[in-house]
Amino acid sequence: KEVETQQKLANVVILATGGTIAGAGASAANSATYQAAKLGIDKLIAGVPELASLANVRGEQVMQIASESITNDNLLQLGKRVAELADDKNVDGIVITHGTDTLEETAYFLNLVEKTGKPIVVVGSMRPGTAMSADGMLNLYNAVAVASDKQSRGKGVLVTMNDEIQSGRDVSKSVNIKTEAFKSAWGPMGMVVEGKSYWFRLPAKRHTMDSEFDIKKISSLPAVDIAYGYGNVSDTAYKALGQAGAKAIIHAGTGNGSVSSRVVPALQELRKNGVQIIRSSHVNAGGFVLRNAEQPDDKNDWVVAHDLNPQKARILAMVALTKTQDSKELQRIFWEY
Ligand SMILES: NC(=O)C[C@H](N)C(=O)O
Repeated sequence: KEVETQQKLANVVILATGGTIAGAGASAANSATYQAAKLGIDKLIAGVPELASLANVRGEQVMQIASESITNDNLLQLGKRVAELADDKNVDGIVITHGTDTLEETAYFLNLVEKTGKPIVVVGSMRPGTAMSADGMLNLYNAVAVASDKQSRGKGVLVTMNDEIQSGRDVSKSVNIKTEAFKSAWGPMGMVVEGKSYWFRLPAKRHTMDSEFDIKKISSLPAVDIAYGYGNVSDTAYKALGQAGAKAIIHAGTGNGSVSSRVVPALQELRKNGVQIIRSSHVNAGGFVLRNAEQPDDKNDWVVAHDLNPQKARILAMVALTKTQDSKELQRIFWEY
């Protein structure tokens, strides 16, 4: 009978990358002061024995880092391993444990480049497992529940934090001290409660199976960097990034991706020299940057990131630039993904 249930359970692989979900503090009172990326995947899985009732789970330690230190090479390494597992007929779903600082970037990257309908769920925690009311165990339980559920197929890369199922494209870390840290301007896609998923909406943007990008065809990512807009800003950072070889610069603009008159000439010059200029917004609750609003993008040959925040715009620009250097193509891609 036990063998029978085991056979019916989905096979889920957990790829561990580090983060607070693998973190440890000196005492149970240390919910904010701790070291990330301390515990190995076997210990994480052993800490949630209830996973065994959801799926046949096995773990792989892909890296062990705090996510603020993730590099493009780390993204490629993880992405390629996810693709290999997705191609394996014995794997039904993939969970990735990840630090929360750049979780939204990794989730969006995978959403763009993994050609699979199998569930891919990225998960982290805000408190280390050693803290009182640690959130990692339940977040991981929920991630495995969602990854083993057939209903999760074809919905793009998902994020399970705080009982919510979020789209990896839309979700962003919005506060750094609460367990209710991950928000999307367009709302969660569903809820996961006691191991069961409840869905409310689907993503409208192209992703995974429907994407024109494929991790198997990407061997490196171009340099794309971000510069921040604020009062009294100078063009120093923008020029330095251009000189350092950036292929695109994401302007993390004020309000509607607006650009200071002190910066505009430098950006026009950079564009003439071949650097793509992409206007996004750093407003907290989600930007909405439109072409030719605030700046004459047609005249300047600049691109707008629409609702993508600067760090997500960087991910899409890198992936898009592996295929095209044309600013109109780039803008099409920014509307579609
Ligand atoms: N909550 C966390 O996971 C934060 C940590 N700095 C990380 O991103 O790895």
